[in-house]
Amino acid sequence: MDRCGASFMELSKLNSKNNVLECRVCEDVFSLQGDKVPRLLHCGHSVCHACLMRLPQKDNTIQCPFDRQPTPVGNSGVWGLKKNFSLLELLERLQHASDKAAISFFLSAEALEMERKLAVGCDEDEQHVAVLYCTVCGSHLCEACSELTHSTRTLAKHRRVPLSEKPRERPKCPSHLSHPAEFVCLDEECQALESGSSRLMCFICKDYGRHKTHKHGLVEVEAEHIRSSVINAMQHVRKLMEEMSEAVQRIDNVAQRLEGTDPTCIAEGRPGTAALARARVQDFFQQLRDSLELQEAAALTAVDTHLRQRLCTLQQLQTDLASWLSQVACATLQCEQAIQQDDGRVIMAARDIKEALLSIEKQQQQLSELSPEQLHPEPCIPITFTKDNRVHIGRKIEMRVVFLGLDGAGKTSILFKVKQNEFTVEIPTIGFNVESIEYKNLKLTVWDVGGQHKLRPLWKHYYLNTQAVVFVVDSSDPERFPEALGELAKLISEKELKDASLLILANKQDLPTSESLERITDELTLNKLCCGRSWHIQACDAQSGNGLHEGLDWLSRQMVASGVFDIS
Ligand SMILES: Nc1nc2c(ncn2[C@@H]2O[C@H](COP(=O)(O)OP(=O)(O)OP(=O)(O)O)[C@@H](O)[C@H]2O)c(=O)[nH]1
Ligand SMILES: [Mg+2]
Repeated sequence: MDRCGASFMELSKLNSKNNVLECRVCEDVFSLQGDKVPRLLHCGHSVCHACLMRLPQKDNTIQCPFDRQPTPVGNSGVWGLKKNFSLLELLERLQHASDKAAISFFLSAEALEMERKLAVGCDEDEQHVAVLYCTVCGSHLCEACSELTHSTRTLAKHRRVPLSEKPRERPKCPSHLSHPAEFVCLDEECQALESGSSRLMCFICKDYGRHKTHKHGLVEVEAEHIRSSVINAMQHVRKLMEEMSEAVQRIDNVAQRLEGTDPTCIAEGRPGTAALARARVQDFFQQLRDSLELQEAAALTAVDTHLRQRLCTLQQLQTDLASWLSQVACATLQCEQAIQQDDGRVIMAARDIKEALLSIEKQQQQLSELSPEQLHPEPCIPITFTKDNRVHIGRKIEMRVVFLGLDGAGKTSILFKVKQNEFTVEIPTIGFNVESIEYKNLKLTVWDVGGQHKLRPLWKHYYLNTQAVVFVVDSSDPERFPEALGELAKLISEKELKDASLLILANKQDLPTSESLERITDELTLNKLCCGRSWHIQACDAQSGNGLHEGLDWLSRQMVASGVFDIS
C-alpha cells in the first residue's frame, strides 16, 4: 500500500467512525466552499454554513446546536464566522487522494463487523453480507465481490464507500417509477389523510396529476424542514431526558435516605428516616405502656387499699359481735343460774339479774344500730373505670365541678334545682356555695362561685383538681354575650383547666326573649374557642329543670370510660 492509499484509508475510517467530515446537523459531507463549508463556533464545534444560516439569532448571537454555547456574530452574520481550515485541509487531502489513487478499500475488522450488522445482502451473491456501496453502480457489495466485480481498470476507479455512508437515495415517483419524486404535496387535507409516499410526485404528476391544484414544495426542502424540526425537538427531548434522569436520581436519593442506604447515612452511621420514624413510634408506645403500667399499678393499689379497709372493718365488726355475744351469753347464764335458786336467794339476786338483763338489752340495742350492709355484708366490689384510666371503687364516682359565669346567669338557681328540685329567687352569691350532689353514678362536689365582676379574680382559686367546668350563660341577655365570651376565653387559656371538660349551660330558655343554641354558639365562637377539648352546649332552664339532667348525663359520659362492674 502506498502512502496516499494509507492516509486515505485512515481518513475514511476516521470519517466513517466519527463523521468528522460531515455536518452533524444535516449529515451532509462538508465541501471546500459554498453552502456546505464548515464554520467554527466559539465552543469548538463545526457546523456547515447552510445549517448556521437556518439557526435562529438572538441579540446577534447564535447558540451551538450541540452544547447551546453562544457565539457572537458581527454585522456580516454567519459570513463573518471563521471557516474550519483544519477540516478543510483534511477534506482537500481526502479528495485529492480519492482522485489520484485507485480505490482499494480497506476497513478494519471492527469496522467491517459494524457494516455487517446493517444486514444488507450483497447484490452479487445473496449468500454474502454487503459492507460497501458502489456510488457509481449503485450496488451493495461484500468485500470479495467488490474486488471481483471492480477489478477492471475502469471499474476499479468507482467510488465505493462503507455501507453506513451510502448516499441517501432519491425517492421515486409512486406513479412514474422512472422519474424521481422531486415534489411533495403541501395541501393540508392531503397531509392529514394521505400516507407520506402518496404525497410524493414527479414533475408530470405536479402539472397533470391529482395534486395539480394543490400547494407543493421541493422534496429536499421539505425533508430538511422535517429534519430540522426533529433536531429542534430532540434538543427539548434531551433537556427533558436530563430533567427525567435528575428526577430519577432525586427519587433514588430519597429512597436511599428512607432506607438509610445513602453514603452519608452509612458514613455517619445514621439510620434512615424510616428507621427514625419507627423508633419514634416505638418511643411513643413505650411511654404509653409505661404510663399505663403506672396507672395499672395505681388502680391495683386502690383495690388493695379497698380490700384492707374492708377486711379491717369486717374484722372489727366480727370482734365486736363476738364480744357482744359472749357478754349476752354470760348475762343469760347468770340469770338462768339465779332463778334456779330458792326464793330467798332469787330475791337477793334481783339486782344482779336486773343488771344482767340491762346488759343484754344494751347489746340488743347495739346490734340494732348496725346497718343492713354491716349485718348482711356482700363480697362484691363495685368498680368503675374513668376516662383517665383511674379505677373508682364504689357505686359513685366522685367529681369536682366548678360553676362559673356572669352574675345573674343562674348558677345558684341551677345548683339548688339539681340538688333539691327547688327554684327560688336567689340573692347574688358573695363568695361561694359548695354542695354535694348525687346523680346516677356521680357524686359531684359543686363549687358555685359568685359571678360579680369584683369576684371574678377569685375564680382561679377553684381551678385546681377540677374535672369539669359548668359555664352558665343567661340566654335571654344577648347584650352580655361579648362579656361572657371574654370570661370564657380567659378560662379556656388556664393551664390548670386544660384537661377539664367544659359544659356550657344556655340557661333561662323558658324566657321568650332567650336566644337559640346556634346564636349563642356563634356569639361565643365556641367551635373555634373550644377546638381540641371536650365541650358541649346544653339548653336548659333552672325554673322547670329542663335540660339539666341531659347536661349532667354528658358530664357523666366524660368521666366514665366503662360503667359500674360489680365484681362478686
Ligand atoms: N326565668 C328564669 N329565671 C331564672 C332562671 N335561672 C335563674 N333565674 C333567675 O335569675 C336570677 C339570678 O339567678 P342566680 O341563680 O342568683 O344567678 P347566679 O348566676 O348565681 O348569680 P351570682 O350569684 O351573682 O353569680 C334569679 O332571680 C333567678 O331566679 C331560669 O332558668 N329562668
Ligand atoms: Mg349565685
